[in-house]
Amino acid sequence: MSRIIVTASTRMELSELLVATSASALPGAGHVPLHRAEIGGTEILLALTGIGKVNAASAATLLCERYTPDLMINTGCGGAFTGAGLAVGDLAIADSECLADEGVQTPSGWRGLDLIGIPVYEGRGERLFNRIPLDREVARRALDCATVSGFSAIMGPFLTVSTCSGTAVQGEELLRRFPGICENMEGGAVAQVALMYGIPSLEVRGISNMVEDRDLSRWNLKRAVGEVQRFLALYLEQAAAPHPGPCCK
Ligand SMILES: O=C(O)c1cccc(C(=O)CC[C@H]2O[C@@H](n3cnc4c(=O)[nH]cnc43)[C@H](O)[C@@H]2O)c1
Repeated sequence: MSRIIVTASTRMELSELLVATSASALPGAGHVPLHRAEIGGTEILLALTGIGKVNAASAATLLCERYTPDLMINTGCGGAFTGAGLAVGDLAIADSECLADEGVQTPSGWRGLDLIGIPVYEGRGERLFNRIPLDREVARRALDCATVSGFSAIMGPFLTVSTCSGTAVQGEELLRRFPGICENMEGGAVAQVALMYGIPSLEVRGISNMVEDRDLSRWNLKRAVGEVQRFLALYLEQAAAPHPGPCCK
């Protein structure tokens, strides 16, 4: 039986998927609250990681070790960078992730881990400093699936940060470091762990806010998590079907 694991940092980012897949609690995953569903002979595990890179990496490691999934999907909400073509309620699909605040603050500005010369990952002929590649084919198929299903979605590079950017100036600073369409706090960690285990991974987020001067009245978490879970319910149905639909061809 093939197995897909979906991770999110908070309960609200999984709650609609739990209902849509009729998932039931699965004990035995240590500190990671886990639910299990089955769609067309594929096992779907839905895991709550907690916020931030440490929680996400710890949960992803436990899940890869214990359940060896065929695909890891990281989901939730995220902030869109101005000019990326995204609005609140849209979907963002990652073609790569980036640990965007791991580096060095020098007198002449911020520099990435390449300045230190110590990669976060070394293997399979690659030395990765900040940028973590994701499976582009899986991402492209997810984008096609979203687009044909009527979602407003864009694919591009994601940035993972420890400090949520609450100013437009900080957003501009991050974009000077790396290209990006969407900011979040867990994706780079899940992508790095999946890469270490050789497991393909996909990251899809609903846009809850723009990366701008913090104004919670302009955020819409409910809409963002609603849209992305509605999409993932459809994606999982197609990915798990005995004769995979357009998401998976
Ligand atoms: O600033 C607040 O008061 C506030 C209230 C509710 C939620 C938040 C979040 O920052 C949610 C963090 C959560 O969602 C992801 N996320 C969503 N938007 C962003 C963002 O602009 N930058 C970074 N992360 C974001 C993140 O992955 C967390 O899991 C704040």
